[in-house]
Amino acid sequence: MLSDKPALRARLRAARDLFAAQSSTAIRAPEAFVEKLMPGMIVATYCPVGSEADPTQLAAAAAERGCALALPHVIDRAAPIRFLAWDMGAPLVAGPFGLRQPDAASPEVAPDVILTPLIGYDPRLNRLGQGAGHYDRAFARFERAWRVGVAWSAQEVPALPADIWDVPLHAVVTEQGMRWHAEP
Ligand SMILES: Nc1nc2c(c(=O)[nH]1)N(C=O)[C@@H](CNc1ccc(C(=O)N[C@@H](CCC(=O)O)C(=O)O)cc1)CN2
Ligand SMILES: Nc1ncnc2c1ncn2[C@@H]1O[C@H](COP(=O)(O)OP(=O)(O)OP(=O)(O)O)[C@@H](O)[C@H]1O
Repeated sequence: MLSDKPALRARLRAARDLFAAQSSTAIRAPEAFVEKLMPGMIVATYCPVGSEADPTQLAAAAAERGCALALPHVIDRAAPIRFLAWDMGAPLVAGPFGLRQPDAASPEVAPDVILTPLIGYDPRLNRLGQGAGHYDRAFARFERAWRVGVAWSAQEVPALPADIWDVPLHAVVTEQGMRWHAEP
């Protein structure tokens, strides 16, 4: 059933594992993505876990454009994530859920662009995440940020059930390029 988020997560995690194991295509930074970046912007990226799509080339393109980078810092399912300043290659420490993240004492920043991991997305750019509401809460807090999902094309489904708190993405970048809707 499409409205069953836990079942959808299980199916899409399996599809993502399979796709990532079979594909050797990297996610490159599309020109339309790079054109939106201005020097001085803060771009939140993430450290991929398991078969998640790797946003490294997008973050590298942002750094090359003069943007500052940040990474999410998570404590547990209940606490909101914070975005902490991070320079590419700077050391990371082990966090919950197998994540690597900046030291908790790194300065907190307000991102202008949020590169977002996801489990599934649909053509309307609804997003299915881990189910902790970490990114939905961050999107509500940083409502002017450009919300860019990063995914494998195998993570697309025809339609996702949207709960009232679900905040759609502005764009999704896959190994096939970028699709995007309204600008922030
Ligand atoms: N790479 C990455 N970083 C991220 C996220 C993410 O999805 N991916 N997050 C997104 O919100 C936040 C961390 N929140 C999380 C919340 C729940 C689980 C979780 O329940 N993980 C499952 C395993 C999932 C799997 O097998 O793929 C678990 O530990 O049981 C993970 C991260 C911030 N950083
Ligand atoms: N703006 C918000 N403020 C407080 N709680 C929120 C907010 N947005 C979502 N939540 C809570 O987060 C929980 C998870 O929501 P959901 O299952 O839609 O997560 P998701 O979108 O799949 O994943 P995520 O955002 O963690 O990547 C829900 O219980 C919801 O109540």
